[in-house]
Amino acid sequence: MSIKILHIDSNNPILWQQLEEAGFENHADFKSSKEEIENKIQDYNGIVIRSRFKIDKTFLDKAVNLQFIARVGAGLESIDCEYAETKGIHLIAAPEGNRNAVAEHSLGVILSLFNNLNQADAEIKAGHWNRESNRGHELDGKTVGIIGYGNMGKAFAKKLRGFEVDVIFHDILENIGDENARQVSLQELQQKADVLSLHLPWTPETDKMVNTSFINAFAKSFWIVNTSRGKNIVTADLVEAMKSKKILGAGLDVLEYEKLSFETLFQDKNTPEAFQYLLEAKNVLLTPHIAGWTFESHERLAQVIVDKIKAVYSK
Ligand SMILES: NC(=O)C1=CN([C@@H]2O[C@H](COP(=O)(O)OP(=O)(O)OC[C@H]3O[C@@H](n4cnc5c(N)ncnc54)[C@H](OP(=O)(O)O)[C@@H]3O)[C@@H](O)[C@H]2O)C=CC1
Ligand SMILES: O=C(O)C(=O)CO
Repeated sequence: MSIKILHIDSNNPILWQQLEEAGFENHADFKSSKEEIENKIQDYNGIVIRSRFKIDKTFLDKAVNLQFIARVGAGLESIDCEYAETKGIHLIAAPEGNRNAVAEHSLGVILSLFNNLNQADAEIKAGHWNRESNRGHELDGKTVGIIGYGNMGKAFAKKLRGFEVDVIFHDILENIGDENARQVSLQELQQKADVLSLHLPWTPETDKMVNTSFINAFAKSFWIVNTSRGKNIVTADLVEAMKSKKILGAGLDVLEYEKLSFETLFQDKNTPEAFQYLLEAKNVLLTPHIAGWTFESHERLAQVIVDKIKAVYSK
């Protein structure tokens, strides 16, 4: 009997093609609401998702024939993983597909912030030749602190190898240091880091982790890069720290406000004060959740998902 897979988001075409070639039965529904999909999910053995909606208990209770959930990405916070596992459903993610993209993006953001690239570019295009206010910093001799040393954190540390920097990291898992970074306590990281790069999942423990008391525990003023999840930072606290120069610059690929409609967010009365600050500050680099979003990762993510789905059925 063929294995029926429902795709609810569009992906690189190789995902569909290779599953078809391997004998899986593909079905697409990119439009129906979560409720509509819930009402037919009993007909499928697998679902391939990006981020369209949450796969919660209600959904899983209706998915009586589901054998796997494949997320074409790394983070699984939109899936009730614990509950899915109680039902014996395989959870598939593809961090191998976008970790290089996230690592290169993080490095690019740091180099851009250190050298005021976005600011200098905007100024020169507006007709201003400002050299002194765009004097930069060098990474050489700095300490880069990574929090979360999994796929993304490790890939980022590897990219830093060519720089004369001390790379340290903090993670809840113990003894996971490697040749690219030294594991330290959170306190030591806060004592030493000049740059903080977040590579954590979003969980109840990491939610709002970067708040005023967390920031004030840093011994030095520092730069921050967040490619993890927006809600790991309290934006209002970050902005206060930028105003007092405790934070020297911020590169934010993910935003606390990300799931709000941008049209709504940009209406005067709806724009949170902290967001308005981020929009105007020259030492803030904002990107629309694109750290892992490259042409190369688009294909690699699809390939990883295909390989992992096949592996489920080859056991
Ligand atoms: N902006 C973008 O385009 C992208 C963003 N991401 C984000 O990056 C995140 C990280 O991805 P990935 O590296 O694959 O995840 P991993 O699970 O491989 O690594 C995260 C690490 O952080 C650890 N951790 C969890 N909670 C804490 C905590 N409270 N304090 C310290 N360490 C903690 C984890 O430990 P444990 O395993 O025990 O939980 C794990 O070792 C994703 O969840 C996603 O949010 C990923 C890809 C693209
Ligand atoms: O892979 C992830 O978790 C991302 O954030 C990009 O989808």
